[in-house]
Amino acid sequence: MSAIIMDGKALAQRIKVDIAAAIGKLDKPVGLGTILVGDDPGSVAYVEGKHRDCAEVGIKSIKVNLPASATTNEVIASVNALNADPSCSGFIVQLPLPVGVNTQKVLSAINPAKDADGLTPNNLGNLVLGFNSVVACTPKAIVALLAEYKINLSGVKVLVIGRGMTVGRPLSILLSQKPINATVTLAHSASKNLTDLIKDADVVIAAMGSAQFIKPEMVKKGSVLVDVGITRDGNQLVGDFDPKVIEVASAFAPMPGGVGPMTRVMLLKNVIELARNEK
Ligand SMILES: NC(=O)C1=CN([C@@H]2O[C@H](COP(=O)(O)OP(=O)(O)OC[C@H]3O[C@@H](n4cnc5c(N)ncnc54)[C@H](OP(=O)(O)O)[C@@H]3O)[C@@H](O)[C@H]2O)C=CC1
Ligand SMILES: Nc1nc(=O)c2c([nH]1)NC[C@@H]1CN(c3ccc(C(=O)N[C@@H](CCC(=O)O)C(=O)O)cc3)C=[N+]21
Repeated sequence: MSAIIMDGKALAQRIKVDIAAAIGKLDKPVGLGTILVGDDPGSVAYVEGKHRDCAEVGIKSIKVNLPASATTNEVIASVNALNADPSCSGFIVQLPLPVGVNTQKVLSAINPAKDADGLTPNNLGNLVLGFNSVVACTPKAIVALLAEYKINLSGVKVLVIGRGMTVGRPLSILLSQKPINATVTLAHSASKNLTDLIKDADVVIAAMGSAQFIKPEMVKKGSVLVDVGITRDGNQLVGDFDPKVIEVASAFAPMPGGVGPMTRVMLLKNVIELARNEK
């Protein structure tokens, strides 16, 4: 067996064409802000990618870069400036923040109506309650990619590995809700029987950042696998799955080329949604 490759790069490119058209029809400009603290090469690259995407579809982008030595109050001051900036429809604070900065205080300072990442307590609370809210980009990207490939999740055993704030935790909530209706297991580094959980799952979504942790012999034949985790090895990006899993799986979203490009377009979608909702 050789798995169908879920091509997030191609799908993201198609969605971008629709996004550019939607922006052309809006009666107001759309602006996305980014706040980057420090100069971690991975974070710098992601933020630059977001600004390139904006330029491609006609979204104005606002770049705020702070040194790694910035204090919590200095980061919050930048958050407040974007909260007050009428040209900024929505913005993100690139995570993780340097260790000295209080992530809870920073995320809580973001105006929920400008929360392009869906990571404020207000929007995550709405997600838990099943109320309408801005959904975090990576969970939204994973759901959209699986839907494109008509992967049925209803009543299906889905294992999410990793309970991080940007991926695993919000994803587990989203998948368990109507209309998706998956039977979700959320695993993490304290999970005792992870190998058994992987073997038993119909769908495995790995967001650990543990290079090639999941080998072909660990997964169920015919399962659907989504690689989200990223480990940097020099210039190379390595996912959480050994790429040879394609010999066992029925469908595989690779990293790179799967969820990442979709995450970027979901951010663009979120910021348009925020611009549309502006009063
Ligand atoms: N492709 C994309 O678009 C995106 C990719 N990412 C990548 O996804 C990964 C997750 O991101 P994020 O949630 O922010 O990261 P975090 O570091 O917050 O979370 C990682 C999670 O994985 C768990 N974990 C780590 N190693 C193991 C292991 N060996 N066995 C079981 N669980 C393990 C951790 O467990 P514990 O909680 O117990 O420590 C934690 O819950 C990262 O590699 C990140 O780079 C993130 C966003 C977008
Ligand atoms: N507030 C916040 N929101 C985020 O959404 C957020 C964040 N912080 N911090 C870091 C993670 C990581 N993340 C990625 C986005 C795109 C790719 C992506 O485009 N990946 C390409 C490869 C890119 C390359 O080659 O470098 C791919 O998988 O094909 C990857 C990872 C968003 N994150």
